[in-house]
Amino acid sequence: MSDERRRGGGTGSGGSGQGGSGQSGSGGSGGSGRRGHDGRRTGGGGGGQQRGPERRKPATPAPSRPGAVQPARRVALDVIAAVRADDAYANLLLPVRIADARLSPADAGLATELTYGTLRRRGYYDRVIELASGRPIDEIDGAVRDVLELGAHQLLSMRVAQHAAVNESVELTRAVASRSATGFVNGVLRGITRTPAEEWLERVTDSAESDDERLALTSSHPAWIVRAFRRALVADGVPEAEVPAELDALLEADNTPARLSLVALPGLAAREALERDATAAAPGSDGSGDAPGEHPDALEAVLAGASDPADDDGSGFDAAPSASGTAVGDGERRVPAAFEPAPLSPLGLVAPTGDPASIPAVRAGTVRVQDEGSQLAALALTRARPITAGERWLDLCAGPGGKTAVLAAEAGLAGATVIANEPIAARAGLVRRAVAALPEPPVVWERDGTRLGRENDEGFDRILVDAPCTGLGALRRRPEARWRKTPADVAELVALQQQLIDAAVAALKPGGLLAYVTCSPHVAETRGQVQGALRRWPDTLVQLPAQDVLREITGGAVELGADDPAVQLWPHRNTTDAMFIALFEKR
Ligand SMILES: C[S@@+](CC[C@H](N)C(=O)[O-])C[C@H]1O[C@@H](n2cnc3c(N)ncnc32)[C@H](O)[C@@H]1O
Repeated sequence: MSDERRRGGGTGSGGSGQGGSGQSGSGGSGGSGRRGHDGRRTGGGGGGQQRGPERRKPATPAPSRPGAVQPARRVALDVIAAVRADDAYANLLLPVRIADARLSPADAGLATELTYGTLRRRGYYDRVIELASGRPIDEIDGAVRDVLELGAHQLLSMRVAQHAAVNESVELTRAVASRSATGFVNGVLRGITRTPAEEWLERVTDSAESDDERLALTSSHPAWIVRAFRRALVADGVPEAEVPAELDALLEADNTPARLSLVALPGLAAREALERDATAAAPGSDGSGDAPGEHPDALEAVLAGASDPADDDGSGFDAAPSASGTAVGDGERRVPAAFEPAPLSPLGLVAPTGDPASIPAVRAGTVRVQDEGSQLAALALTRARPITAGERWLDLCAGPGGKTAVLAAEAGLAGATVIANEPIAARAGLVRRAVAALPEPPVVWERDGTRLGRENDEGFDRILVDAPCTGLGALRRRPEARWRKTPADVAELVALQQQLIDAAVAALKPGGLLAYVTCSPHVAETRGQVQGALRRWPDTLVQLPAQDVLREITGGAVELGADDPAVQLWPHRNTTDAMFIALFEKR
């Protein structure tokens, strides 16, 4: 994908009003097709075959009536269309579109709920649309499908008045598709209103041909991810009888926005001070509702055109609506209401919602947005044993730098030094920004980590391999990510992860510590990699009890699964991303 697309420019499928996206039907909006529930591409051009009214569309779309559509809905549709047609990242594009449209905080919250809710639950809505229209979803034009999904979300999951949801959807259709499609949209959405939401759930459930398909549809996840989660829960020691309930809870957690989670970098910020600051500031804020994802680095990523900034970065960046603020630069930022100490991380703070950029320490870089699971992963390496002054550490896969900042802050207090490595230049830039507030920021290399072993034979005392992964553990933060991943991604990433582990083993001093971390619970990326590493390095690697280390760090508060040295965290159990953490020592 080009940088331009990633930034959200030239999406061609929403634009700011009537123009660009009018070409529904076979042209669609950008032509990259879309993926079905299983992640496969299902028809190019966002259109697929046309039937009924779609086939009779006029050459030029009917103009939309200016002001007919609420701006929040227009923004949401624009982002949803760009995600479909251009593989845009909703969490990066949405704040930009909100700022462009100068939405008020309330409208920004609405746009966020509309966008993220629709993207998350689109698997379920698509089946409802199929049942209501009698037409396979892939045969509905992409732009029309976007409007229908957005309308279905309002009708089935939000307390939006039915007439408003239907009428505005018709107006949106007028703006982005053919005149004849308006009748189709009106008919389908009115059909949806005639059946109560609970009955739709029953109808969708009844339409499934297997238990996995039922779960996939009702939880709005691809079936292969449902199966991967089930296997991961079993591997994490969940008894067979409890797996269905745990799986339901996990899938539900993926559909629930994460809280705002911050880390106070040790030596640079005290979380107690932040609690006081936020409490003092809170009365002026409404602190309620969802708001678009904004993280200073995420925005920076948009500007830098960083590769996959919102994808499998495992950084704990919060793309979740609750985790951050209102329109960028609108001068009305929402201060997070009432921080509390995070339940697990000694460095962490959580708030239900709010804009982190409203906090001076966040702007200064001494406090950062970071999932608690990511904090614990970094601390597992720094606190597995006492630090000796002069130690050299390597963060092998550092971009965008969330864990590097924690490592470097901890290292700085104890007289150790950190080198961060990130081969993608734009992401290496983000690492530099992430550590800029530190008195002695780490050096950042831009090298292929798989080659660093040979180049730095036994040069480091501690190495973090926070490996590129599917990111299946952070789906709650990335509403569209579940529809983009495929099983083929797993195979490709597993091979790379293995190479990175081997490079790290080579680069580690004898007696050195290695932390292998993923933000995915997929067994092939987690316990499978641990077993593989121990098989390949039987006389070299010893696995350490990461579970004990985490119990120590969290004061016993962390709830863990399998009786196993490695740690698997879960959103439904630990309210963290599903981070996996394994620790090794080199003999
Ligand atoms: C899971 S992310 C790391 C997240 C980061 N540790 C943080 O907390 O912000 C994995 C990173 O590995 C990088 N990567 C991909 N291929 C790599 C390679 N061959 N060597 C080193 N890093 C690589 C990706 O660009 C990505 O930035």
